[in-house]
Amino acid sequence: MATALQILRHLAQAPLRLLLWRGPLARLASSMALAEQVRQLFESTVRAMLPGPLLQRALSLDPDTGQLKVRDRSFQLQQNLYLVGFGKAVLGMAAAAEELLGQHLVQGVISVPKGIRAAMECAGKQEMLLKPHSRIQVFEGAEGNLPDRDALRAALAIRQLAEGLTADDLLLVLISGGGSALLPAPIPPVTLEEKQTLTKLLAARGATIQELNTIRKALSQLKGGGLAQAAYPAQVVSLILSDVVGDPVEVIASGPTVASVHNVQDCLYILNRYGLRASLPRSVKTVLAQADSDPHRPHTCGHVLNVIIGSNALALAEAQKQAEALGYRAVVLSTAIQGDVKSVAQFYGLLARVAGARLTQHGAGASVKEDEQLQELVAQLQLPDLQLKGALEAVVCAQGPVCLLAGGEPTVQLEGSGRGGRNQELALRVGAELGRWPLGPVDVLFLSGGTDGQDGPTAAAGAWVRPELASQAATEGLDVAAFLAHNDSHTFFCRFQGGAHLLHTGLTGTNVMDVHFLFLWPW
Ligand SMILES: Nc1ncnc2c1ncn2[C@@H]1O[C@H](COP(=O)(O)OP(=O)(O)OP(=O)(O)O)[C@@H](O)[C@H]1O
Ligand SMILES: O=C(O)[C@H](O)CO
Repeated sequence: MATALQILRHLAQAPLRLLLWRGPLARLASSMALAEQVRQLFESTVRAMLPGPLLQRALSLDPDTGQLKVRDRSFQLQQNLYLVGFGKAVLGMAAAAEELLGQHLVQGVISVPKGIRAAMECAGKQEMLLKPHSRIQVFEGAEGNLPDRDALRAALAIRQLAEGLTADDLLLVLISGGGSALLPAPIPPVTLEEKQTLTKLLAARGATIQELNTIRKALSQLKGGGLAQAAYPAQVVSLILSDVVGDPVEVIASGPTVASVHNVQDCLYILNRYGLRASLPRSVKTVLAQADSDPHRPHTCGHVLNVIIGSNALALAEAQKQAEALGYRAVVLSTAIQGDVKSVAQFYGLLARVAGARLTQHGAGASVKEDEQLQELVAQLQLPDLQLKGALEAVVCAQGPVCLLAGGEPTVQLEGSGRGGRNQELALRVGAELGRWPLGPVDVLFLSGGTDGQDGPTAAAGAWVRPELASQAATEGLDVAAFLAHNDSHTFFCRFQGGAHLLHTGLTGTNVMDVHFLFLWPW
């Protein structure tokens, strides 16, 4: 078994044309090697988004002069560098930053999720850990992605460090998703508990991350530019790993180094929308009432350079490059896939059918009706950057294997009490969609994976499926529809073919949302 796996891994790296064998047995072996190739592509895409390579790409230090270049800006380092950070991927970012700039680093404070050091140690990811004599102090907190006392202590230590800086100093701010919960500093008299309750209520009632973070900013000393203001007159460089569609710097981790443009009316509108205005605690009303007139609120962030160093778009560009090197015609469809997972799954199912028909120009392929259905679904999903026309044109010209790439974060409305995550649920749903019609002379594989390596509350990153999924599952006594009805995709994939379709990377140390790969191999 182990030898077979090794052979498969080697085969997966072979040029694509060598993997497209004919004949039933050869096709089975070919199909396994291709699946392994796709799994490896997912892993190497994630590797390209790890903090180490991203920081090395974003920063360049001249060791002789101490000149630090970030984009087109230069900063003089001479024992004047300070570092703060908050977010799920910040431990590895801080380790990479200290590795690169350690000799100039005076002091640092970071706020990272509870248990992350032990998890990284356990996974043998030494590059994600700080060295024993690091100058960076680590706080762990925000269990369950909610602000808590530990995160509050971290936020106060970060504020204190920032407030002590002078015009000669440079503050490096490391930001990634999950940063909002890890940097709570409510404006008095709002208490941590009040902020926690309001955040939970807004999230439970379906507020978007833009809405949630607008409220968080209005109630925080550090969000919405507050951290940048605390650090003034020091120069501030923020290196940001984006976990929000479109990479809006003012939304990611609630933009602590971006001046907030929202006013009280925006906040009241949001609170009203989710039925929370009438029951607001007095403290929240007080802070909101002061917000517009408060002379201490930041108005400019001219001393700040905000740089996105990692994003879903960069991850997909990397996947595209790697897929093309393997011999695929690879096209990025969208980096903003959002919406209900059921509609997103229908979209990929129809897309596979329409693209498959164009690729093979097969008479039994998609009909005009399915083309129209796909267009309707696209309109309903409102995917602002979708390159559908271009992708389908590329498919027609491809004359060989095709890989359609997309990313974002669909949503799952939980109806059952099963175990799963949005990637495994999407994959399972797409598997079911693909099995609904004959696809013509084309092999299809769909993969959905979370770049953070943890899909919902499970140990898997995601899963991959083929059109035979439902029929093969039935031979094992597994009913796909029943698992879907209970949001039990993880249990399904653990049982199906002994878990062979699950993606297992372990916590990766990065987070640039999810990636979706749709592969089509014409026979
Ligand atoms: N049984 C389930 N089946 C499908 N999805 C689930 C299930 N349980 C939880 N989820 C989904 O998992 C998500 C929460 O998991 P996760 O922490 O990976 O996402 P997140 O909070 O968006 O964090 P990140 O952006 O870091 O991935 C929610 O979107 C939730 O709907
Ligand atoms: O921390 C947050 O606010 C979210 O992860 C979005 O960046």
